[in-house]
Amino acid sequence: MAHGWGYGPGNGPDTWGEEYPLANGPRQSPIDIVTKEAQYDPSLKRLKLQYDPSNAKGILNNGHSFQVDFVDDTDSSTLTGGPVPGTYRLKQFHFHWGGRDDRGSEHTINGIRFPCELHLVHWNTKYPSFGEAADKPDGLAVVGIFLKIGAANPRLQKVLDALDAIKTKGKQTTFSNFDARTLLPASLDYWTYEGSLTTPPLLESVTWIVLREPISVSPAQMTKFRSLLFSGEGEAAACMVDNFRPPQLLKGRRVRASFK
Ligand SMILES: COc1ccc(C[C@@]2(O)NC(=S)NC2=O)c(OC)c1
Ligand SMILES: [Zn+2]
Repeated sequence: MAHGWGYGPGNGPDTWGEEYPLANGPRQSPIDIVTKEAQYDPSLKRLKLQYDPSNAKGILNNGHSFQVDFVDDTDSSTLTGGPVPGTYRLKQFHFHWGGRDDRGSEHTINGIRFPCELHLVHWNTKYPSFGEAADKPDGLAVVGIFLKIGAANPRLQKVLDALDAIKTKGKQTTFSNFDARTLLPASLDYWTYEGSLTTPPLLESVTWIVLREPISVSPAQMTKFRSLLFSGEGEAAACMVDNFRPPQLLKGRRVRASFK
């Protein structure tokens, strides 16, 4: 049976190019953000994130990460401003993390890795749906937020408490009335560049908006992330850890900063 892509030795990021040639494309993600080379752009607008808690729908273990999905049939949870024109709707958020606290994030800052990275995924409403937007060069806008080890983050707890119900691949449960704004740091200063999805199909459709300020996560909360499994019920247990793609070549792209 052909085993799909994953993060293991036989199917990890270094093998993805065999089946997904975009892996070697001109605008791949993540990247290492070299802060001294990021150019302050005074024309960049303030990022505006307006989320309606009632849009939260469910939480799913998709076998690569877990995601919280949102109802996206109206403009009630949106991203506007920032580096993008128009209105983008919140579709889902998910995380990437490591087996130990010295790794886990996808983007890095001056070569520094964080233990975890949150992705808030939004799609451009100039297209009729997420599916239609997902392969367009201006189709998606993803806000990346680093998590750094510190005090326990109470705002993560409702998400982490739901993980026991979705331990194995394919499991999902309802997840309602969640305010994703509570996951944001105080400052919305950001770096932005043109990139891609960070898993197959690696579509080059993402305007990345990586926040400078991390949010906190405790070691015990990181242990909770690591309690999930890549594997399905009844399969040999494979711990869901190290589900991150390493930084990719910049290939001449510019990284802009919204702050001096
Ligand atoms: C076909 O549409 C897809 C497929 C995969 C992902 C997940 C991911 O690859 N993208 C980011 S960002 N992080 C990831 O892990 C996706 O997210 C928007 C959309
Ligand atoms: Zn992601």
